[in-house]
Amino acid sequence: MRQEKLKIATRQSPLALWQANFVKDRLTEIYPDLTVELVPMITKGDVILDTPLAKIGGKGLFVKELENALLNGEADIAVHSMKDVPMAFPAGLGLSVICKREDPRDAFVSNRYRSLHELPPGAIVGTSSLRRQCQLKTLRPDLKVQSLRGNVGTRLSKLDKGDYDAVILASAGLIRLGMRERIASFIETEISLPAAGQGAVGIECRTGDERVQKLLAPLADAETTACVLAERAMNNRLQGGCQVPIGGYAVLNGDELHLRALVGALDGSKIIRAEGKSAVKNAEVLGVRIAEQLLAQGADKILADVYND
Ligand SMILES: NCc1[nH]cc(CCC(=O)O)c1CC(=O)O
Repeated sequence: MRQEKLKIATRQSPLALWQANFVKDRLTEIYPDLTVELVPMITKGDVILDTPLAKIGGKGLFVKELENALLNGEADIAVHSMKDVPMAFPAGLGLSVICKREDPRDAFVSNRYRSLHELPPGAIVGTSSLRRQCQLKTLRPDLKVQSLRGNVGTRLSKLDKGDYDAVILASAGLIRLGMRERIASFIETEISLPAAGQGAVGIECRTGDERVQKLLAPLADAETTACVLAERAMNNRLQGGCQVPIGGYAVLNGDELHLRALVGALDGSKIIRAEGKSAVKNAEVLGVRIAEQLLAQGADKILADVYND
């Protein structure tokens, strides 16, 4: 019998490799006879490191090369952080499964202070996320927010060099990389609403590839899928790429989804919030409805200002 094979296209950052290996391990656990191979690649987002992502403006900066590999058959699946995955897929590709979410919260990381509240007036906080920036500025208008890019290790070494008093990162990335002890405190979602899809890993593949889709099916997590679908529908209705001051986070209570979302002005001068509930099966309808509530309150004006800036 011919040995079954599956190739995973992945970025080469430690976190991307962790996620690809996580999927590989799950698959080989379920299918001991399957040979799973990683195909490491470099994306545009990995190369341009000194420009805030919002200014580069490319949607899917971290996924395009991986998608090309799927389309030309160099690989069968691509493993992504859901937060970096655009809504629209190229013809012939689609999201196949969303795996169980890691802690969705943002993490406060500092060598000197235990929490945002402990930071002295005027402290320098590193983040390149517009979403984190606007929420930080709302809570603490005195803080100086400075750009911070690079993969998780690079960001931590910039903190350790003393360039910042604290940095904000996704908890999920730190936990997955075995660096949970670097988290001084978890920032509750009431203070910093996460990005749509934060903490969840998704797998993209060719829409017509039934063999691969069948292999992937057991990796799907129903609860995470419902939550992330609602969050992404909200983001999509706002035309938000991944680099916008939009937060969205859903939880499931029994059969009821609860979605909270916000759009913020970068200087923290204004944050628009909306929330709502629905049955799980209406996850995407809920996302659109919450987005429309944000728009009705003037979210479009704030987002237009961000894009024109
Ligand atoms: N934008 C980069 C990115 N994409 C996914 C994660 C972390 C892990 C996750 O959210 O799944 C990060 C780093 C960060 O925001 O600190």
